[in-house]
Amino acid sequence: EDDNVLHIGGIFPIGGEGGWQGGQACEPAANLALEDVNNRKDLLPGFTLKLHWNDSECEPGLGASVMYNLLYNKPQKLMLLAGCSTVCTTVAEAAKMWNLVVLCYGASSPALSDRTRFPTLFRTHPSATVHNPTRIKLMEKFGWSRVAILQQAEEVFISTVEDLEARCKENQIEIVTRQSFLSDPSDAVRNLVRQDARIIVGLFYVVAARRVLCEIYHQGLYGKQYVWFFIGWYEDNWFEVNLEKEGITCTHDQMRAAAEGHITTEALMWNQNNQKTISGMTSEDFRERLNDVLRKSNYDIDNMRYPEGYQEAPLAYDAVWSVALAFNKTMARLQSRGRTLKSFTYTDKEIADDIYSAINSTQFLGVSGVVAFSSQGDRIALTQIEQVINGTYVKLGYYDIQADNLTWFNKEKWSGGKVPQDRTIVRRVL
Ligand SMILES: CC1(C)CO[C@@H](CC(=O)O)CN1
Repeated sequence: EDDNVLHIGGIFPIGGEGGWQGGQACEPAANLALEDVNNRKDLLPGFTLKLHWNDSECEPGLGASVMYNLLYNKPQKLMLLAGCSTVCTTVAEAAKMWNLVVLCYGASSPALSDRTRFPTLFRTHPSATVHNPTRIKLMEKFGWSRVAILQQAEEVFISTVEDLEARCKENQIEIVTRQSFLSDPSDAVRNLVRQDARIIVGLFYVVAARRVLCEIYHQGLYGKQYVWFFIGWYEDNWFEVNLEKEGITCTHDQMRAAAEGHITTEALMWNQNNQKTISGMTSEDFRERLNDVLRKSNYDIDNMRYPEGYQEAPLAYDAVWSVALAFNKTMARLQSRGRTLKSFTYTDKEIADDIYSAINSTQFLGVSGVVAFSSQGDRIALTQIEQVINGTYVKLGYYDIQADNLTWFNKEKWSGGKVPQDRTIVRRVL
């Protein structure tokens, strides 16, 4: 019987090329969470949470038509889950017309931190700007106050750089030059050499990163006098794969030489300690369960053949928990007014506001870490810092931005035996 089912809509990027097909692991993760919350007697007693979803292929147009089909077909949905930044942007901009909260588990674009355009948006995926306070913290730690920026001309990197520039100004860090490129980085790298850039923040997708690395090898912008900041969510051996396929002229050894010593920052998406989370599982328990589900859909997990979105799977799992907890809170409030979530309609602003404030006050330990949202609906997250030492990534530390607390393991290595300078030191011979 339908009157004890609470329905939500979901949009997952599964098929198609280009963008992020993270729904491949995120949809199974969301399903695990539905199973778990529906097995909890203390959550939404007497009700079952049901997810109706379809594939967006990370295409905003297809995502919009999936949303319309979810909204114009019964049963009535209470909120929407979405993935890619482009789809989340389209869905979140429209959803307010149906008084629906949108919860994005795979959207990193800084443009989404905008309550004017997206009044009902929340995301368990941190914004790409979450790297910036960490980059500033490291510059201060190593005494670098003169840095350069090299970025690919993509919306997500353009808005991330704008945030980074503002933070550099606030912290008296000079940006000696900001170079951008579409697909060929050679001119941009030449300008970095000309400006004697030493500490460079690089923002690009992984294919462009391989082209940058080979270019900095050819132009000698690597080694003991330089420090590169790269994005940390590329696959671990990213600088040694696909060289022939992508027309990279450098050898493996040259790529390794150029990559040696670079620093990466990334948002933590898997809870790091062995604490039991709200589901009763640790994040490693969750990994085991997810791996079992993925093996059953023929992913060769034991040979590291992961579906796309594996890294972000905890964000989708925790998104469903956020919904269940918010609905649970809202149910209790409505009952005191003699109403239930079943009476929600797309024109019911009052219940929509109840759901919004319940989501807004989310705070629990999930498999992706503490789940809480900023006033813009952004995920509050820890970041992780690594460095390539002898060709492999070594964890250097973690940064808690809210607490301004840097946990440091003192593992960093500088090939010149000391921290590289951010400029040429002119010694005055007296
Ligand atoms: C860390 C990454 C790969 C950043 O892009 C996200 C996808 C998007 O923002 O569209 C998924 N997670």
